[in-house]
Amino acid sequence: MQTPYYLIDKSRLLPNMEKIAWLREHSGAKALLALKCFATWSVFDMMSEYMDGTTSSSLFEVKLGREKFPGETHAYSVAWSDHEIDEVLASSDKIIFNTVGQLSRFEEASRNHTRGLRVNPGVSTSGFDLADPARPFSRLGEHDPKNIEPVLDQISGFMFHNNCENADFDRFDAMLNSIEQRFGYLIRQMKWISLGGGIHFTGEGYPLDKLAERLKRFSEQNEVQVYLEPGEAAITKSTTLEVTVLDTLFNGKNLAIVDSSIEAHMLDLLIYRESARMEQSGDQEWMVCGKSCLAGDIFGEFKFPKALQAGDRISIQDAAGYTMVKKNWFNGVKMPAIAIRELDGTERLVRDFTYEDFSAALS
Ligand SMILES: Cc1ncc(COP(=O)(O)O)c(C=O)c1O
Ligand SMILES: NCCCCNCC[C@H](N)C(=O)O
Repeated sequence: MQTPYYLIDKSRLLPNMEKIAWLREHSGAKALLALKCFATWSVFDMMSEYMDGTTSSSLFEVKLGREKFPGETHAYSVAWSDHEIDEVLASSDKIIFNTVGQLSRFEEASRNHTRGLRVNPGVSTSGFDLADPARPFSRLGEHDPKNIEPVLDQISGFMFHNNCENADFDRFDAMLNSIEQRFGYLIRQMKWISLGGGIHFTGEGYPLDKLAERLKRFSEQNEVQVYLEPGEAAITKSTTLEVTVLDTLFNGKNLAIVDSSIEAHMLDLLIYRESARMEQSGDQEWMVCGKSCLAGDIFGEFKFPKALQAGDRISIQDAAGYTMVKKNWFNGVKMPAIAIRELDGTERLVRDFTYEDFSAALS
C-alpha cells in the first residue's frame, strides 16, 4: 500500500471496545462515540456492537451519526443556526442546547423532541487553556443554576463535559461530587445525564470497577440514565500513521523527512505542542520531519535501531484521535489514505485521496 496512510488495526481497537462494553454492563451507563474525535465510519459496524450510538458537534456530524452508526444519535452544537434546526431534529433522538438562549430560540421548533441543556460546572481537568471547557468566561454551557431553573420543564437531561484526558479516577470522583453538590437538586429533576468525554478509562491500569460503581451510584441516587461520550478513550492506541522516509540530512542533528506532515495530518500534536509517539527504540537519534514548508513541521525526536535512509517505513503511533477529522490540504500535501487491518490480519484500503479531491475542496 502506498504511504502515507492511517492504519486502523481492529485487534487494537477491540480491547477499548471490550472495556466500554464491560463498563456499560456494570454501570448501566450508555456510551456514545464523540464524532469530533473520530468519525471514520468504515469501522462503525464493529464499534456499534459495543457502543450505543454517537454524539456530535455540528449538523454534519449529526447526519453522519444517523446515517452510519446504528443506535442513538445525540445532537449537540455550541450554537445551531436557524437554517439547520429542522434537519438536526429530523436526524437525531435528542438535541442538547448549549445555552438557555438557544433553547428559547428553538423552543417551538423542538417542542416534540427530547431536549437537554449543557451545564458548565466550572471545574475541569484540562491542563491546556485551549481545551479547558471551564476556562474563564467559557461559552460552553450554562454556569448558573438560577438561570437553568426557569427552563426545567422544557428539558429532560443535562450534558456536563469537563474532563480532558483524565486518567485519575479520584479526580473524576471529586469533580462528580462537586457537580452533585451544586447541581444535584436540578439533576434529580432530569431523566438522563451525559457526563461527556475526556475520561481515559480504557487506559492501562484505570480502575474500571471503581468507575462502574461510581456511575451506577450516581445513576441510582439521582434516578437518571447516565451517558458517556468517549472520543479518545474509544480509539486510543488503535491506529498508526504509516509513512516513508523521503530524504535525510545532517544539520547538527540527524533529520529525516517523511511523506506526511504533522501540520496537515496530526494537527493536534502541533496545537498542543506534543511529540508524536514511536514504538521502536535504539541508539540512533533522529528528528522526524514533515514535508510541508512549515519550519516547525516536526513529528518529534526518536531513537531507532539503525540510521534512517530514504525508503524506510515508519509507523507513528496513536494516530486515530483528532487526526483524520482534522486533516487538511495545507501545501497540497496528499492526504493519507485510510486502511483497516481486519482481525484476521488482512489489510484493506477504504479511502484514498486524489488531486481531484484537493481541487474539489477549493474553487
Ligand atoms: C461535549 C464533548 N463530548 C465528548 C468529547 C470527547 O472528548 P474526548 O475525546 O477527550 O473523550 C468532547 C471533546 O471535545 C466534547 O466537547
Ligand atoms: N493531547 C492534548 C489535549 C487534547 C484535547 N482533547 C480534545 C478536546 C477535548 N475533547 C475538549 O475540547 O474537551
